[in-house]
Amino acid sequence: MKITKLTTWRVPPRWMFLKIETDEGIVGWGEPVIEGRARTVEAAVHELSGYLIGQDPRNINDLWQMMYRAGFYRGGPILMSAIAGIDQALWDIKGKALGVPVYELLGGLVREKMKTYSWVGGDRPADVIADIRRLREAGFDTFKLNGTEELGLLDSAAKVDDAVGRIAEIRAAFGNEIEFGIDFHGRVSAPMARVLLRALEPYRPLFVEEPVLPEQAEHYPLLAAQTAIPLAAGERMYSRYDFKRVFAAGGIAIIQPDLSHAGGISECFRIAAMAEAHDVALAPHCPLGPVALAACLQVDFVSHNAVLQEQSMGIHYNKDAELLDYVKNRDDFRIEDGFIRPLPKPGLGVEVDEERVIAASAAHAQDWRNPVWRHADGSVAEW
Ligand SMILES: O=C(O)C(=O)C[C@@H](O)[C@H](O)CO
Ligand SMILES: [Mg+2]
Repeated sequence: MKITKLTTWRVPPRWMFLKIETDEGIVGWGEPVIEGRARTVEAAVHELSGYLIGQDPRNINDLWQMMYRAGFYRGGPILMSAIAGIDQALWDIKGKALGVPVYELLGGLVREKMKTYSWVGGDRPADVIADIRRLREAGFDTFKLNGTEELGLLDSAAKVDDAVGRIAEIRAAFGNEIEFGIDFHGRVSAPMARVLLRALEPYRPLFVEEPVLPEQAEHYPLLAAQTAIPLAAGERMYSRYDFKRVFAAGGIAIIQPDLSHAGGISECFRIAAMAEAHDVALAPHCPLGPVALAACLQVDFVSHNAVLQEQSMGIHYNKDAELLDYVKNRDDFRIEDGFIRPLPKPGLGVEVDEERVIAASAAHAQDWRNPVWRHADGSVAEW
């Protein structure tokens, strides 16, 4: 079997789909994208296609190493997202060629169902109580919200009280009937993370995510030493080589690699195993589309330390398109009481509605960009 063509489509809300075709008619789908830099990743995918055309798509390990090591400069969000989407499509092809889901190729299921969680609130987490009530009626009991709005390197007691007050309201309204993660989203400096973690302790969040920016990772063990709140990170780490330093330093209890940013199924499967060796839980990051989610689930169902799966149904980014809008086998993605079952179809288990993808891409008005926030003094704030 030989790879004959790679085609990419940028589509609303902010995703990109990759289709890899072969000379035997089997096609694979991937979702290579960095939110806000879709065109850059698209260029990287087509640059890498030179290593792929004419090659056997079933030789995933060798193609992965070729894509990673053939370039003198490697790693980082753009290249690893391009490799991720290509890797997803290669696994999709291999599974379809053998007539089995990818999780069978990775050794089979370790669980019958996977716990998922839903976002509440938005970029500016205002009234999350109503969101939680609505999603609880849909069967969810685990949620995630942003912890703060803009926050200065050193900020006020009022800002801290605002952030903590929102969490206190959630606990007051729902007690311990729900769990929730708080995403600091890299908005919080190391000094303010110490202040916030201490103030949030009494409300026992399930985790605090990206407690500081990934470039401040040396603070993870220091922050973990002062709090019982499990710390989570990973969406802005892109390979085993990024994660190995975090495992060695300690402090992170939950890793959140993104299957569309960290080298795909091949790399995230290896990262998950590294995490298990350090008694670290796996909770793949996935605010993206259905192919990315399908890739996450293939790793979740073969990883003993997988505990939670993010999915983007109803997320505040999904304007103009929702999680399953480009999917034909929507029933396979049904979430019951917050749990999702293994995707039954061969490959990644997602049947992409190609016509809908092409139409949406053609009508695609503008590229998604995250907002640029500024502090009151006019300086750039972390979004
Ligand atoms: O889902 C999360 O945990 C996020 O922090 C959302 C963020 O990753 C955006 O997708 C960036 O555009
Ligand atoms: Mg996050």
